[in-house]
Amino acid sequence: MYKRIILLVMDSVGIGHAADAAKFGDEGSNTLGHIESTAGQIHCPNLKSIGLGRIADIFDTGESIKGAFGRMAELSTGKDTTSGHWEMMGHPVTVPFPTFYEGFPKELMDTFTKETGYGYLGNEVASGTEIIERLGAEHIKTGRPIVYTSADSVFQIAAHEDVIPIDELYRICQITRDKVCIGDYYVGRIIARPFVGELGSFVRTSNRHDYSRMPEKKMVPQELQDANIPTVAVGKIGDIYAHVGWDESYPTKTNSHGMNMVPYLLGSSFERGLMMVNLVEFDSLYGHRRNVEGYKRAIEDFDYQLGGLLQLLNDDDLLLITADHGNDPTWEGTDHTRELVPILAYSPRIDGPIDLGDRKSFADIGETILENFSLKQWGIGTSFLDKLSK
Ligand SMILES: O=P(O)(O)O[C@H]1O[C@H](CO)[C@@H](O)[C@H]1O
Ligand SMILES: [Mn+2]
Ligand SMILES: [Mn+2]
Repeated sequence: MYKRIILLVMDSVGIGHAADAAKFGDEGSNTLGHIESTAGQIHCPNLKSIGLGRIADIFDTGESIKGAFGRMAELSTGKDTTSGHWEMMGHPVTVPFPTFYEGFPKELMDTFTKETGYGYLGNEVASGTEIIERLGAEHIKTGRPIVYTSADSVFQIAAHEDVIPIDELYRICQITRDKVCIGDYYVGRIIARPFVGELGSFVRTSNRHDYSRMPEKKMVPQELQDANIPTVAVGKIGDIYAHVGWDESYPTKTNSHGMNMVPYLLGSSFERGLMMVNLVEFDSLYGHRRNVEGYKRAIEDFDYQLGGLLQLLNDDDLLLITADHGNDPTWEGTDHTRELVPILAYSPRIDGPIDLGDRKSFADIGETILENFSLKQWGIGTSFLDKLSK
């Protein structure tokens, strides 16, 4: 049994198309593999020391590996962030959240205006950075927020911080969550997308805020809370689980901020339990923006900080690293890709290399956490705890 489990989610770092990828138009996608084949060898010695080179299509130095590694497939029907994260914690999402490929119906948008008092611009499927440039001038002139969606089940509301102040944008989003997107329109997330700057060079800010659906089922963090086992969320984790199940939540501004938060918490208040960290920049800054070079650098930067973290872990710590879906920056469009994700495990106690094999569900992580803390397993996935101590 480990006293502390630290679960890092590298948002969107997939390792090759899943068996059901064709259904999503994603056959052949491969986030890590295509970053390396396009932008050159990814320098990530620490990830490789845990076994990343054995499971991803990247150059495998063949050096000795001290860790456990495997691939995980997703049971959930969607390839969105919520589905991926909820499945990890024992709640695969098999009834898809509603998506709106032609924008939202007029009826819904009328409700939006009635409840919030605001008109709107856009109401289409779009890339966030593109739509704010295209509709930004009109937005500034009219004061109307820009509404858009994507292949994900999201209702996104973009506004310049000087046109609609952040607190007001948050209020609009909260009303949309509570009174507009309900019933058949109960989307996965309402997302506040504030931006600043001048026309032609708008920049989105880290004041982004996500308003998730309420989970229908109990998830692993709540089970831990019921057993008085501490749970700590870092980055977007609190938002992704609608703040259900977490004793404490530490939002972050960047990947690097998240990776600094981990050692800080390990050295202070976090003595026992589960810490889950989401590192969103891989996805938001590089995957969706189809920025291959930037994605590569972000992995290398992460790996550098990971090196420091590995040094700090002791025999009572288990570090798990995974992803919630793919987002191949060389793929067509700007959406996520249906991929397998890595599962890497490290503890000074693990005498690797250990092959965790091909796993059927992200829920294997939740089951492993339950078993570690001597709680009854749910049988949604399969724990790999026994493999870690061979
Ligand atoms: O293009 P941007 O605004 O980054 O939006 C992306 O971010 C959303 C939430 O992660 C995704 O659904 C996708 O639409
Ligand atoms: Mn994600
Ligand atoms: Mn995304």
